[in-house]
Amino acid sequence: MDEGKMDENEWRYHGEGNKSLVVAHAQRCVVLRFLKFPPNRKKTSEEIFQHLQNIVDFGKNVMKEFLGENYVHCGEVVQLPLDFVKQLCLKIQCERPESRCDKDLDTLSGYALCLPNLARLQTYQFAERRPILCVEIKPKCGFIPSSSDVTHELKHRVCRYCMHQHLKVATGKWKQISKYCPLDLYSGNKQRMYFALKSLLQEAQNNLKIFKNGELIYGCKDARSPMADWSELAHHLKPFFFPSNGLASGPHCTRAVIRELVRVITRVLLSGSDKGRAGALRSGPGLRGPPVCEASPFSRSLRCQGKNTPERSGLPKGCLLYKTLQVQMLDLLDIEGLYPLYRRVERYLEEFPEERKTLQIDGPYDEAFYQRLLDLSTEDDGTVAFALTKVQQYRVAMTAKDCSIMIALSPCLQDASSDQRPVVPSSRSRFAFSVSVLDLDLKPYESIPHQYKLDSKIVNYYLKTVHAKDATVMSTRFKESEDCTWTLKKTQILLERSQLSYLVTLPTQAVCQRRFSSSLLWRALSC
Ligand SMILES: O=P(O)(O)O[C@@H]1[C@@H](OP(=O)(O)O)[C@H](OP(=O)(O)O)[C@H](O)[C@H](OP(=O)(O)O)[C@H]1OP(=O)(O)O
Ligand SMILES: Nc1ncnc2c1ncn2[C@@H]1O[C@H](COP(=O)(O)OP(=O)(O)OP(=O)(O)O)[C@@H](O)[C@H]1O
Repeated sequence: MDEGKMDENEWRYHGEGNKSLVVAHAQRCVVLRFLKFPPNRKKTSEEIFQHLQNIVDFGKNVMKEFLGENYVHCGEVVQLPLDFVKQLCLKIQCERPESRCDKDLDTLSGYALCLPNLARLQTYQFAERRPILCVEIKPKCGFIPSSSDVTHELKHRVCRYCMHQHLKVATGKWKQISKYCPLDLYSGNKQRMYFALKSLLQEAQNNLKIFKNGELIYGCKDARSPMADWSELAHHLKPFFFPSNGLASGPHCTRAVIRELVRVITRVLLSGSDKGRAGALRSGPGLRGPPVCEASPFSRSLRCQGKNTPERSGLPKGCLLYKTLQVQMLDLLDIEGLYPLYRRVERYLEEFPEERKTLQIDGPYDEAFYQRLLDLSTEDDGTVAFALTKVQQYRVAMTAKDCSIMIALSPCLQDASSDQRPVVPSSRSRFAFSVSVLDLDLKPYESIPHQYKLDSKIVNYYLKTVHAKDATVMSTRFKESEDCTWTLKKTQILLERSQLSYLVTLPTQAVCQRRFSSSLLWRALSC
């Protein structure tokens, strides 16, 4: 990229999150990622450069090691003409979702990250001529904590995502509770994964986006976004999945296309042999939480059918979901166990502020930083060193809990070889694909107190509303069962007295069946 000759008209708005904004080049497969800040937050150019350089170093020295070379794209820091950045900022302003405008793009430093456009495969140089479909998933935390520091027993049964949904809907962030549960996606069980992906398609929130030839065609920006339209999505996807046949339109076609998409994405998510050192992080079996979240509608429906809970994760070890989960599990103590250790580091820093650099709180994120993350011991010897290791592991785990996975699919021509890219078949076509991770910015040390407060807010809200409601339902059922016992006894007495009263009390069978098996009832009725 020639930073000297930048023209804002060659770039268009691509997307943004809470901390950065991305613009894509119209022809070349590159994006520029700018940092965003609240309007009154002034950072020096040097600080911004260092922040971006830290992102690159963390990607190179830590995330590439854990997740594997092919999945992580670190990019490079570039310095751009300030005039270009200002014009670009003006040009894209109208395309930004209102809910993201509480922060401004940094136009003062001139620094940004230049990265491959992951929505258009990895051909860094020029846009592919073949059409490209890209699915971005933000899977969030895929395990339930088993740490003994957890104070609410509920946290051992319901995952954070499912609990957080209720708070998000209550605060108006999203309109309705999603049926998606990260534990289903990370299960490695195809049925559960299909369910998770379909749930994401029904209620995308900020967990799913679909791009066609680099343009966003599916996904919602905020609670005000219109309802997801599957038939419109199917219309976009049909040429990819049913290229040469005249599959009729209508609900049948929509379902067929969505099914194909879900199947292909599942296969891609389960594929992969890329080397990475996440295996070094595998925690002992005693440290793993339950395989299902009680709030997931999938596991609930299994329970209702009287089926056992599904088996533990069958994710293949080479796949990106597996590696991401291993990194997430660096959070061994849960925020409740971590917070006192954070306080220990804080007290030390209050006494010796100059030590912040030696402790590598703000970098450099180098090989030494990476090596210390591999110490998975949980025996607290009371030292600052132990506390620091756990704090840094927690930050890395939180980063993996908030990253996104990009899957790019490009149809293969009939007989053509896939120029060495892996290929995934669908029922009527084949796709060359690539999988990458994005948003691997290390979470700041300063966010730990916020995490601590948020965790308790999420759990308390869930306990107060959903759990309390469930408890009411349970106690109503208990009362019903007591009533039922009483009614059953009454039925027996009546039956003993007269054949006629049998007819009178027969409707109570419906009530009784909730709690008593029909054979028990039959015995009662026939005695
Ligand atoms: O805390 P969470 O789980 O709500 O995650 C935040 C995300 O919300 P989500 O739940 O995905 O809708 C949040 O996403 P949105 O801005 O809501 O799209 C950010 O990713 C935030 O990270 P950061 O503070 O920008 O580094 C995320 O904060 P971190 O907790 O990862 O720091
Ligand atoms: N290299 C890339 N190629 C293509 N699209 C990208 C790339 N990097 C980011 N994006 C797009 O830009 C969006 C915002 O980027 P990103 O997730 O990094 O922002 P963020 O502010 O750091 O996120 P968060 O809200 O999680 O903190 C992504 O959701 C994705 O759609």
